[in-house]
Amino acid sequence: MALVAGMRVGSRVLFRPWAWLPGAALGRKESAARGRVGARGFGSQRVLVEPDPAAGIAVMKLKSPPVNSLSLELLTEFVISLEKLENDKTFRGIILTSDCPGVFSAGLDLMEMCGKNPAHYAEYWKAVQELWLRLYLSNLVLIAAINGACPAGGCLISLTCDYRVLADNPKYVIGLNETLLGIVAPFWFKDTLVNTIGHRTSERALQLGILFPPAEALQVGMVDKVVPEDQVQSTALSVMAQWLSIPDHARQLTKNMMRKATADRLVKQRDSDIQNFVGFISRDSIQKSLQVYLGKLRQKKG
Ligand SMILES: CCCCC/C=C\CCC/C=C/CC(=O)SCCNC(=O)CCNC(=O)[C@H](O)C(C)(C)COP(=O)(O)OP(=O)(O)OC[C@H]1O[C@@H](n2cnc3c(N)ncnc32)[C@H](O)[C@@H]1OP(=O)(O)O
Repeated sequence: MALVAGMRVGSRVLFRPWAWLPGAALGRKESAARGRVGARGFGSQRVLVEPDPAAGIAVMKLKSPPVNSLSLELLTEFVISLEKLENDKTFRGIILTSDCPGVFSAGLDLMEMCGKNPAHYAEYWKAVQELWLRLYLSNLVLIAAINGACPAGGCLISLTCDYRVLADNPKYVIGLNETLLGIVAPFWFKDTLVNTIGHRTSERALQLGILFPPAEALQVGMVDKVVPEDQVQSTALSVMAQWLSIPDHARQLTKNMMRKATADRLVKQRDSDIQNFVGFISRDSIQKSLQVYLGKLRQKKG
C-alpha cells in the first residue's frame, strides 16, 4: 500500500483517509464526506458527532472503549469527522471530549506498535501525523473538554486544541509520558508541548515522563482551567462562546501565524519522520520495552 494516501492540489496535499479503508469506494465516500452535516448527529463507530448548527459548534466524542486508544481505525474516523466539519461553513468550533468514562484517550494504541511489520508501522505513523496536522492547523476553534486520564498521544491531541478544560479528579493525569515506556516523543510532540508550557518545563516533563494531576497541570500551563467534573462541558461551552466572539478571519490568521512554522517542520520531513519511527519501533529492544509495559498494564488488573 502506498504510504501517502493523498493527492496534491497546488502546494497542498489533501489527505484521503478513506483510501485506507478496505475496498473503499472512493467517489461515494468522498462525496459523502464532503456533504453538509446539518442538524442531525452523525459520526462513525468510534467518533460521535453532536452538531449544534444554530450555535455553529459540534461536540465530538471519542468512543472507542475501553480507553480510546488511538488505533488506525479511530485515527481514520477522527480525521473524516474533522474534515466533514471543516468543510461545512456552518461550523466554527468543536468541543472535543470522550465518551469513555474516566479516560480522555490512552494515547497511541500500543497494539499498533507491537509485533507488526514495517509497512504497518509506516501506515500507522502516517495516520498519526495526519491527525496532528489536521488538528494543529484547524481553522475551527478547538476546545478540549478533558473528562478523563490523558497520557501521551491523548495529551498531544489536547495540546493541539486552542483551550483545555480538565476535570478536577486526581486520576485524570495529563502529560507526555513516553520515556516511562522506554520510547521517545518525536520532535513534533516536543514542539507542541514547548509551544504550550515553555522550554524548561517541557524539558523536565519530557525527560521524566511526568503525568501531571489537575492542580499541577494548571500550574505549569498544560491546561487552561480545572473545574469540577460535572462542569467540564458547560465550561467548555462558555469558553467556546468567548472564542467565537472574535471575527473568524482575524482569529484564524493569528492562529496560523502562531502555528505554521511548527507544522511546516513536520510537513517538510514527513517521510524521514516515518522512516525514523519505523526504524525505532522495529528495534528488538523497543519491542521488548513495549511488551513489558503492556504486561504491567494487564497485571495492574489481576
Ligand atoms: C530517536 C528517534 C525517535 C523516533 C521515535 C518515534 C516515535 C516513538 C514514540 C511513539 C509515541 C507514542 C505515544 C503514545 O501515545 S504511547 C501510549 C502511551 N499510553 C499510556 O502510557 C497509557 C497506558 N494506559 C493507562 O495508563 C491506563 O490504561 C489508563 C489510560 C490510565 C486507563 O486506566 P484504566 O481505566 O484502569 O484501564 P486499564 O489500564 O485497565 O486498560 C484497559 C485495557 O486497555 C488497554 N490499554 C490501555 N492503554 C492502552 C494503549 N495505549 N494501547 C493499547 N491498549 C491499551 C489495557 O492494556 C487494558 O487491556 P486489557 O483489558 O486487555 O487488559
